[in-house]
Amino acid sequence: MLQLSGVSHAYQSGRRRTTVLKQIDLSFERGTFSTVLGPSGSGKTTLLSLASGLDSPTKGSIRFDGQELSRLGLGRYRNRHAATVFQQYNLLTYMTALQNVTAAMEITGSRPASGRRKARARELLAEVGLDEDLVGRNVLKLSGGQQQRVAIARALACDVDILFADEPTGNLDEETADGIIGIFQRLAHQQNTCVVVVTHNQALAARSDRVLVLRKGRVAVQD
Ligand SMILES: Nc1ncnc2c1ncn2[C@@H]1O[C@H](COP(=O)(O)OP(=O)(O)OP(=O)(O)O)[C@@H](O)[C@H]1O
Repeated sequence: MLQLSGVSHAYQSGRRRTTVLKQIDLSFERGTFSTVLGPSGSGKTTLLSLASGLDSPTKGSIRFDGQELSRLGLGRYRNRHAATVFQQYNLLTYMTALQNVTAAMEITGSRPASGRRKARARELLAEVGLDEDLVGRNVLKLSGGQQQRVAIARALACDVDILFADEPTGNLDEETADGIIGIFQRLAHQQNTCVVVVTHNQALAARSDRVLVLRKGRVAVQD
């Protein structure tokens, strides 16, 4: 479904140009849960930002169902097909947890219909382990781990073909993290979503269908 061919990416800072991804060939299919591991600085977040349509590669092509992302339109790809859980959550800080989730449904036009959206958002927030009495609280007044759960619920609400997540369990206790990994597995195996997670967490990687290891901008291991 998502195909990266000969993808390289370089960042320019002043006169210095650093190539952080080198000739990556990878594909991601529906119904699979992949994890991307690798040392700090190996290019994991960069890979995620290209695959999720936040940035375009300096070289190579990325295709979704055969269509080049740049032709499909990055905004359209992000709205209709791909949702991302960011390392810094990127929540709308003037909104409550519940409003963050319903706003995502409105923006992407996801099911359910508008009358059921609040109820569905509450279900999703409960599923990721956010206490009922916190759903109406402004997200800035939630802890890091609670904000992380809202970010995951928001991505789940978008009802997309591909879910990307960058260190989604980094701020969660073991039990909540375990629940989130279960959600990713169910999304992939029961709802046929493609799930791609960047992590340093070996336990999470061990429960995925495929582990990719990046080293110095190249895919060193594919399992
Ligand atoms: N906007 C940017 N401008 C310049 N260099 C960047 C930029 N973003 C990332 N880099 C550099 O690109 C390299 C890869 O960064 P990236 O964030 O993709 O690594 P990572 O594997 O996700 O690291 P970590 O595990 O620490 O999050 C690093 O050397 C980083 O300093």
